[in-house]
Amino acid sequence: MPLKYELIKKDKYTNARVGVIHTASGDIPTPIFMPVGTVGTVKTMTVDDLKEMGAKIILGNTYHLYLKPGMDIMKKAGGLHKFMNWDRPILTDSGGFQVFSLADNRKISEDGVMFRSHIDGSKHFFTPEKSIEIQNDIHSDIMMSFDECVDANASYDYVKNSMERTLRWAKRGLDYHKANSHPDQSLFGIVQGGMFKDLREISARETVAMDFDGYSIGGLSVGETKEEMIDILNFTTPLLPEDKPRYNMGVGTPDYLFESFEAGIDMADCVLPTRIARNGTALTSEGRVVIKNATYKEDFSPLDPECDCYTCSNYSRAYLRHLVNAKEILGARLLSYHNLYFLLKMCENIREAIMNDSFLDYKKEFYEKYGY
Ligand SMILES: Nc1cc(N)c2c(=O)[nH][nH]c(=O)c2c1
Repeated sequence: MPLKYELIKKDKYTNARVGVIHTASGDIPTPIFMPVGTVGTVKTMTVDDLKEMGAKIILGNTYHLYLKPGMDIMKKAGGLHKFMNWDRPILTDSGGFQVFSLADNRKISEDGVMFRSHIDGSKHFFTPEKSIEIQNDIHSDIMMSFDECVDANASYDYVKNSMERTLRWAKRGLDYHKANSHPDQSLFGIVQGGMFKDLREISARETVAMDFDGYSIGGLSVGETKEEMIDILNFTTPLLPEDKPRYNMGVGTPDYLFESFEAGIDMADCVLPTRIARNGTALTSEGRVVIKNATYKEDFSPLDPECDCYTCSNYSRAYLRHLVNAKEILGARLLSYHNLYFLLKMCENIREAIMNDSFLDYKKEFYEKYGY
């Protein structure tokens, strides 16, 4: 059976809500942050690390997995769960986002997108059907429709034409999914429309009419201002059905997560926590800490005094600074673990706050301490 969304409780004062997404690979409490495991690994984390920190679902990138290790290996491994030894839910993107943002020599047509691999320049062609076929080979629990994500400054005419093509692609992908996917696999439609509310309304209405298992809001966190993101998010989210999961793509800073969940979003993902960790930056209850700063040279206190994660329970800021400055892999690993734990724990606290009708109180307390 495809996923089922169970609404547990709506916050009394906002559109935030607590729910559970029931999938064949396990249950996902929402609101939830989803760590990104681009090529079958959440960088530097073992699957035991991910379970220990409370990760309930991770992402795989279709474009990257298609190029490496490739679908021949993926199929022989029996899918990504077996390949990476992860027995919880996996969500995959459609590959469209990376094709448009990473590949070279892209040529878009009604049928799909021709592109050259960013790895070796080899030529490939993705269609809505091909995207679902690859996500099937990955054994994705939650798949995304093939879409075009336009940047925040695209013209009205370009966004309109792109959104209309994304709707046609969504129907093609849905038809292929119904005819070829395993019954346990679910497919989300993606709402586009750029910064234009009339186009967002058309995209949402037409996408919902196709009756997907869940709905993503695409085309945000692509260069628009925070005010624009929040405005489009708060306009679009209520257009989506209450009885299906809602996913805001590419969102990962604490404030963007709070704003997303306050709007009624259930799921979010971003490479941010592991990416900034590799550059020596930590998310803490007192705001960002750039650990390589000389400030921390003789600071033998925990990274985050309010965090009980493995990193904060066993190592000091001075030691983490030393590792990062010495370019030791352990530095990236310990900071990645903490950043992911921090966001997952924040989501757990948000779920608890919604259950107590104190979401806004928690948001205010978090923002004041974090320094927003
Ligand atoms: N910020 C975003 C991040 C993403 N991974 C995506 C995506 O995968 N598809 N479509 C999107 O619009 C999109 C936006």
